[in-house]
Amino acid sequence: MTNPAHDLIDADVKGNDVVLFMKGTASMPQCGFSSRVAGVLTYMNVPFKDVNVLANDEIRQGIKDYSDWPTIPQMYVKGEFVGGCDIITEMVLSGEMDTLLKENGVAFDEEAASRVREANKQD
Ligand SMILES: N[C@@H](CCC(=O)N[C@@H](CS)C(=O)NCC(=O)O)C(=O)O
Repeated sequence: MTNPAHDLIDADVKGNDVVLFMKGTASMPQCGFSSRVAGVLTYMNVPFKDVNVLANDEIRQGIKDYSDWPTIPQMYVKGEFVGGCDIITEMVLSGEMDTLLKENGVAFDEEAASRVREANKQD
């Protein structure tokens, strides 16, 4: 049986290096978690496709089934699920996100990523 939502999600995930399924858009997020992730990726100059799940209930449910992850936002890099807001925040602050992006050939602003880490240092 075909599943149009699954096919649309699959095309976005496989057709873009970085995809963020979020509530709202990168320029107008409609949830704090989505806003946080879109904001840090934008600040780091990571090119990504934003998919607004609030525009389509089937995508909103479909992305949870696709990843087997219950919440939004959800980030994918080169077809692989990376995580939601908590995981992405942790990866940015630890430098793991830099490594993942570099390993996957995704260009971004490394100095901006360092600034994020510097600004969030806790001693
Ligand atoms: N701890 C989560 C926070 C995200 C979250 O709790 N999202 C909720 C509220 S925006 C959600 O997607 N709920 C299901 C829904 O609204 O469809 C993360 O790390 O991403």
